[in-house]
Amino acid sequence: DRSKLPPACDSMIYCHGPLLNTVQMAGLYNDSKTFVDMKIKMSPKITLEHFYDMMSRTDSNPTKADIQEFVNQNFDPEGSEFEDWRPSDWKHNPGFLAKIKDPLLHKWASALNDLWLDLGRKMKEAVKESPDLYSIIYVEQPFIVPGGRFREFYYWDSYWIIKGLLLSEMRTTAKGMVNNLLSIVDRYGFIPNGGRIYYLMRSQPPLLIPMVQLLMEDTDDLEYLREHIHTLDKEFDYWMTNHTIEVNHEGKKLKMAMYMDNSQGPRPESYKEDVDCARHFDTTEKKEELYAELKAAAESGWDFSSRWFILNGTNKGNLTNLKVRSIIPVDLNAILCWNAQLMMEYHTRLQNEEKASYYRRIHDDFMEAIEELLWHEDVGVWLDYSLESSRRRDYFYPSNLSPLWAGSYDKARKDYFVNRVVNYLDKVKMDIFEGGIPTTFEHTGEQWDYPNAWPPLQYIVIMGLANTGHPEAMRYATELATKWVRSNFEVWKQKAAMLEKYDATILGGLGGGGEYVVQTGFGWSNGVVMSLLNRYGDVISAADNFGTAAESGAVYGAGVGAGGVVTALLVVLASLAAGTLG
Ligand SMILES: OC[C@H]1O[C@H](O[C@H]2O[C@H](CO)[C@@H](O)[C@H](O)[C@H]2O)[C@H](O)[C@@H](O)[C@@H]1O
Repeated sequence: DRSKLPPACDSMIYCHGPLLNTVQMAGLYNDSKTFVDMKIKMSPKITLEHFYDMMSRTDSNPTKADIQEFVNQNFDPEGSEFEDWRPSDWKHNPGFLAKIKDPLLHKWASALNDLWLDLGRKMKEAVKESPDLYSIIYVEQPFIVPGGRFREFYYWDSYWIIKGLLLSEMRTTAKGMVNNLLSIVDRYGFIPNGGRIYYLMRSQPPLLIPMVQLLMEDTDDLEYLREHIHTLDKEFDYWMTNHTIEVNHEGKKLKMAMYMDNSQGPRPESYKEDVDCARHFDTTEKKEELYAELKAAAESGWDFSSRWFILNGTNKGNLTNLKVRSIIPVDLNAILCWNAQLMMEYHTRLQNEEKASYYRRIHDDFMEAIEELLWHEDVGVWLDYSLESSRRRDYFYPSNLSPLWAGSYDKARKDYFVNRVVNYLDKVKMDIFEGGIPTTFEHTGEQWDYPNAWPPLQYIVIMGLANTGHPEAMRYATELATKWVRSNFEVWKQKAAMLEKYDATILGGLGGGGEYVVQTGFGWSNGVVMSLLNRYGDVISAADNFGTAAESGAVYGAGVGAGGVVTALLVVLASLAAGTLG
């Protein structure tokens, strides 16, 4: 019975209860997240008293104006938790810029370096003194936010933000962000989806251990590793304890990881959206099941996507068909396998032999399970697995290639895996997309679906291919990196902004769809472009051989232009070729 589970957090202002329900269902703001990010002016107790006064004054039937007045009188605007902050480690001309040959791209990368100044946040002392007045989770060190409505840290976004910060030589800020996350693991036992109390019952793709590796690659501070290794043990243990199940497959029991949820109620930050969606179900139990699916999808980072739809064994449907908790995802398993490998290496360096062998065993088990259950020789790639049908889900997702990035495959047979994967990319006609790698081939209107292209997914595929050292894979990586950089640059030329997501079908196309408008800023987008320019800055130019990128048929704006229509037709052909249309 899910209604007995705890709510997202204890707060009767920010996480559950009649006040939250009344304000969020009134739809006062275009974005439901606005309200739960506001600061209360007085204590939670007094705020609740004022709420009940308002309810009794209005016979428990307040108008929208009554509710707005209550909010105006009792809450300060969103963003009240921060003070002005300029990162002391920011520098004008970090070394990586010198690697970028094209003068236009060089200038752009320098502007991206400036963006850290806009995206840096430091919390006021007042938050530490009166945490009850805020939904933000207090952390000591200043940090970089994604941007726009995302005014707090996000777990998996932080990986690419830290990559970018290290290229900008902002070592103190990068380390401060990792220290914040470590302190959160010490306090809560895991890292929530983002730095708000309403995210406290779910996490996001586990990249803290790889973030520490980024710091180690930069400074190789063994004492730092020694100081924090127990916290990393704790983070890894959280995933193994709360997010794994046993799958019986061909006589073997395989331990696999998946996204889950153990709380009740709608997401506080998207409360109305979730309640409205749950109207399709008639019982509290079914509604709670839907809420759990929505929260598990948010935990995956892919909120929302046809990747998690199961309808009659296919990926068709809508949010009411979410079945995240019935799908074994390739990326999570690949990332945990990589985590285990890193933990084994860390403990070896710290001479903790026993711990090192403990992680070696876990790593080897993941390697075996990933190959047994998720690798498919005939398709030439890893695929998610449905627990409902005990069958693979043969659909294109960039995450299908994540084991290459995470190194979660048998390197002794590298040629075999890489040849098959390159063949898969040819088969799905990855070269037809002008603006990057699409998230899926399903056009559902959800943000983690076609035609959107997300920065972390580009990075995972490009680096996965590039790091193999295999010529064909490296050629693909360079081509995909070039498209991504050029497309982001085209948008930059139009809007002087970096977006959270783009359109894979249009060079310079904006991302869209989902439950909020496309956001600018943008932490991981900046980090990914910086990383690609760092690696490919000597070969990528803003213009192709035939003239400027803009002259070669770019279409701007959120709408689908002629290029988009042609690509949409091509994608159907690609899906047919790959056997992925239902
Ligand atoms: O408010 C809706 C959802 O917003 C977040 O998800 C999206 O933004 C995150 C920050 O860039 C990103 O990490 C995630 O992959 C995006 O889908 C949030 O993470 C969700 O939990 C939230 O419900």
